Amino acid sequence: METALTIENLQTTFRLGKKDLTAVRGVSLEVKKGRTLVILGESGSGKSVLLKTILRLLDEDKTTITGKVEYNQKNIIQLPEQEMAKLRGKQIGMIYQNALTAMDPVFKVGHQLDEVIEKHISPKERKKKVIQAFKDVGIPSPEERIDAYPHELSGGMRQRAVIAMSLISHPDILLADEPTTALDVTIQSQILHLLKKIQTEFGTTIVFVTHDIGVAAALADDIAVMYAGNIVEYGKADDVLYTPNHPYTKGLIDATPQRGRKKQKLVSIPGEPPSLLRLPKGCAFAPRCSFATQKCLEKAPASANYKSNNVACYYPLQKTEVNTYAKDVSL
Ligand SMILES: Nc1ncnc2c1ncn2[C@@H]1O[C@H](COP(=O)(O)OP(=O)(O)OP(=O)(O)O)[C@@H](O)[C@H]1O
Repeated sequence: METALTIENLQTTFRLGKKDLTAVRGVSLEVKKGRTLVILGESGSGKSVLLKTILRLLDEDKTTITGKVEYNQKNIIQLPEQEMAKLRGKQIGMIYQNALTAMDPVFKVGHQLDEVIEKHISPKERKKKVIQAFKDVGIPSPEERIDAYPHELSGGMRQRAVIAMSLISHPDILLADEPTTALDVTIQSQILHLLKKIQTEFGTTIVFVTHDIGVAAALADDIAVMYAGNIVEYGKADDVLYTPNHPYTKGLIDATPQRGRKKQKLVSIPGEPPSLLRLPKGCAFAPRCSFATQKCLEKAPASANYKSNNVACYYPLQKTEVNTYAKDVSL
């Protein structure tokens, strides 16, 4: 399987006055071409910062980034900004969480899509492209909708317009930061369908960030579970969800209610995720883990291949009985 992005030991640290906060702590991942990788993690685990690091959207004066993000044989972390600007939005696109803030309220949506198209194309061709982009994402009557202002579109249509904006230049890779969180379940399902359709049509590689296991189950080919800035487990979606090897992944699944199941025993993970400003010395999950030993408290385990998954744990689970997770949204 070809690789679209290779991430190696990526680390992102914010310089906050006297303190440093490392939000991405040595992430290594392979993003496979034409597949959907879902990064699953609770709020604050560093998912958004990881995407922003890949696209170099963070204020470089206040951030230190080390490690590697290899795209087309280049480490894009070290590309001069000029070259990065050519990549951004064109070869690697991004869909943001909130469609309202992703669009400028004072300009018509068609105009905002037009802004993304390369300047040398004629106005007539540009209009055709904008209309086609609206069609691609299933916006009805695109000829009329291009003249709407963002607030005149419904939440679902607005999110489609944002997707159209990030797809208009047919990027190889689409980074999506919880783009369906603010939408109701029916619209959420339509948008996820749409992403899958786009992937099939254009062969786009998708990296999708979410805290929602149901969404991950519906959409992912591969899943990386993120905890306190680290990837603790990574593998094919079914392997991660049905036979998790990391105690945190299993905890997350067992604590998640499933729609439509009445008698489900929910077991929540004790304690809370650690503050990134006060991380424990060893494994960040150890203080909450019922399998932890002294070794876990002293030194964080490296990620290693175990059965079908990559797991950062000294004691990967052998036989897992999870609350088998049904897909919330079927695609
Ligand atoms: N620009 C910034 N400056 C300083 N700290 C930041 C900045 N952006 C994010 N952080 C911190 O980095 C950590 C990870 O945040 P991030 O937004 O990536 O989490 P997340 O997993 O995406 O959660 P959520 O789903 O709530 O957005 C948090 O502790 C957050 O406060």
